[in-house]
Amino acid sequence: MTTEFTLRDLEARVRERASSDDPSSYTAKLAARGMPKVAQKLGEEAVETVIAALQESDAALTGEAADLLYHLMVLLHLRGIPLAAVEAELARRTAQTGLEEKAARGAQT
Ligand SMILES: N=c1c2ncn([C@@H]3O[C@H](COP(=O)(O)OP(=O)(O)OP(=O)(O)O)[C@@H](O)[C@H]3O)c2ncn1[C@@H]1O[C@H](COP(=O)(O)O)[C@@H](O)[C@H]1O
Repeated sequence: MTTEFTLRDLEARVRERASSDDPSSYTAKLAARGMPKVAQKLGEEAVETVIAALQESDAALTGEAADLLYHLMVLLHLRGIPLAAVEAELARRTAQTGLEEKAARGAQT
C-alpha cells in the first residue's frame, strides 16, 4: 500500500514546522538561519542531485531529488511564495512548448 504525500502536503508541513519552536525540528533550525543558509543548502542539494543523476543509483537519485524539493519548499516558504504560484506559472507555460517560450524570451538555442 502506498501512502499519498504530495508537494502540497510538504508545503503545509514546512509551514507548520518552520514556525514551531520544537528544538528537534530541522525545518525550524534551518528557517531560523535565514535565506543565505537556505539558498546555500538548496544549491548543495542541486549539485548532489546532478552528481547522483550522472553516477549514482536510481534510489540515490530519488533521495537527492527529495532533499532538493524539500529545501526548495523551505526557500519558497521564507520568500512567502506559495506552491500554488509556481503551479500557476507552470500551468501558464502549458500554452506553448518549451522552445516557443524560449524563443519568446529571445533566448539563443
Ligand atoms: N523532507 C524533509 C527533509 N528532507 C531532508 N531533510 C533534512 O535535510 C538535512 C540535510 O542534511 P545535510 O547533511 O545536508 O545538512 P546538515 O548537515 O544537517 O545541515 P548543515 O550543517 O549543512 O546546515 C537532513 O538533516 C535531513 O533530515 C528534511 N527534513 C525535513 N523534511 C520534512 O519536513 C518535516 C518536518 O521535519 P522537522 O522540521 O525536522 O520536524 C519532516 O517530517 C519531513 O516531512
